[in-house]
Amino acid sequence: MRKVQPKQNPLLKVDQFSFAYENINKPLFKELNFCLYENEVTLLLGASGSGKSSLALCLNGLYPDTVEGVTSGQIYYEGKNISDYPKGEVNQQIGIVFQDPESQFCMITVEDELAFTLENRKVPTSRMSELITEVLHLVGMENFRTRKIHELSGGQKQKVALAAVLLLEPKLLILDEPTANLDPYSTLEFIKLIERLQKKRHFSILVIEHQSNDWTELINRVLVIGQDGTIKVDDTSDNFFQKYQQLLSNEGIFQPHDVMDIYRCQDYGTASPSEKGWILTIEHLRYTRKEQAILNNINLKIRYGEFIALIGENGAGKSTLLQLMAGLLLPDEGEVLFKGQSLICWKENELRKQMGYVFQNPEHQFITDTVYDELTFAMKLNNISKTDMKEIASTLMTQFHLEKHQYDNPFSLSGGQKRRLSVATMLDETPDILLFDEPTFGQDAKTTQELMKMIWKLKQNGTTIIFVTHDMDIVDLTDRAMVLHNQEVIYEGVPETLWQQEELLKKTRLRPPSWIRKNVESGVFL
Ligand SMILES: Nc1ncnc2c1ncn2[C@@H]1O[C@H](COP(=O)(O)OP(=O)(O)OP(=O)(O)O)[C@@H](O)[C@H]1O
Ligand SMILES: Nc1ncnc2c1ncn2[C@@H]1O[C@H](COP(=O)(O)OP(=O)(O)OP(=O)(O)O)[C@@H](O)[C@H]1O
Repeated sequence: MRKVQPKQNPLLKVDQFSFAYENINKPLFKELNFCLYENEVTLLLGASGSGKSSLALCLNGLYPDTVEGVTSGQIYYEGKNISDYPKGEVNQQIGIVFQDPESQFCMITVEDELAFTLENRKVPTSRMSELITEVLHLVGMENFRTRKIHELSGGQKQKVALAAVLLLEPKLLILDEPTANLDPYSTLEFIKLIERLQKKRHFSILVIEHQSNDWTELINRVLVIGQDGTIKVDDTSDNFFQKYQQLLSNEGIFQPHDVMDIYRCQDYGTASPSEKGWILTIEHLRYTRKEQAILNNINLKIRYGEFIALIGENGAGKSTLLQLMAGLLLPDEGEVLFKGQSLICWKENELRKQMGYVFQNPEHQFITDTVYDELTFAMKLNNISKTDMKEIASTLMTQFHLEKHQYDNPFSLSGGQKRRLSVATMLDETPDILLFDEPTFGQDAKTTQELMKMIWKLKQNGTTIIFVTHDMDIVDLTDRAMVLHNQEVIYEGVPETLWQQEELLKKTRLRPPSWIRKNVESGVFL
């Protein structure tokens, strides 16, 4: 980890600060006391749902003004109580890259979004174009300037969100799981970019990440927020992970390089794909958007019971292909056969019973007002008895640690909880095939492990599973990886062979899993 610096002035001082959402009688966090210092990089760790994102929103003054919540205690920014600043001023100096970048955008196109930020900073119009060009270059999005934001891939949106916050030139930059949707190479580039900018501009950073491996060189200090809403640790980064190993494990927090152990330490057992043949076949598929080919000449066959990883760089077309596999999009040419029959011949309700789909953004999936209704929605349509419905929903809520949130609105859940709910809604009955778009992002160590155990159980019972993921440690557990690049599948085979293909990994912006990276001399792989 980075050398600890001599203490600077506190930029932000949190003094006996407590916060509660108004509809919940228990405070989320209680009497917090800590400081964020000038020119320091602080890592905030905590289990999913412990309150990290809510705390970030309190620190930059958006809460409690924009939410029904109650606070006590004070937060001082540069020595002055943040509630004494004129409205909007603190949000400009403490910039946040939100966990869900979509929640951050106000305008339609990339360029307008960035210009809007500059307008808020009162930058003269004559300088805007140059600043936008510069920041888009920094985040590698120069070719997307005139694009509509809602037409970008998940990772591309995240890069635009960062660009907008960088234009604010904040004194404190809060990054809430900023790399969750980035491909492995972009994640490293992002961290290197932040490191370069921080050295140049000397701003302070608070970074919230579940898997902090790649950040360790940059971190000066670490805060741990416990599941009971108190600060468990506020310490320098020296030997941090060795020193607090037991506490981190009790709190369910990932520790560097334990990712593989988390996935592997359980006895998942083995489950081989069945010999029944192909559950899904794709023939000569072509898909275009606005006359631009996104996918071309895709031919794939997936066996009953196979566990497949669909991988590739941001914007490669993974989500698009997954939606084509599910019949949510229709190809321009070619076809997708499910159990030997073209998707267009399937009755919609029959298809949905046999095929589960988890969207990249869980919010795109929610249609009811409570967690319970969300879990039982499909069961009601399928005329499951009330008693069975209750029992299944209750088991799912326990398995996915949502039991305390039965009556909560799905949109008010934490990022990780939303993701778990979106997965749970697909497991009310066991479909024959499950298509997941990034099912594990935003989870802590404990919930990731539990989720993987559940996936494995489904696989053992014969369910075919397809994962779109940027997590190479998960790819390593699958039967087969398929790599998308330049509109085509350029690799299809077991992960072990993929990891040996250095050139292909570089070209497709992938990295080998952590156990290989740990064993390889530094510098061989990015
Ligand atoms: N509605 C849309 N209209 C036009 N282009 C789109 C639309 N949605 C996505 N695209 C473009 O299609 C390409 C593939 O997008 P897709 O979301 O499938 O990529 P992805 O591989 O899942 O990316 P990521 O890893 O960033 O989530 C991207 O270049 C994206 O900009
Ligand atoms: N607007 C809201 N109204 C009521 N409760 C909320 C609201 N937003 C968040 N919560 C609750 O506050 C708790 C903490 O959520 P928060 O998003 O701060 O957690 P987190 O530590 O960032 O989690 P994750 O790692 O999963 O993103 C959760 O139990 C969540 O359900």
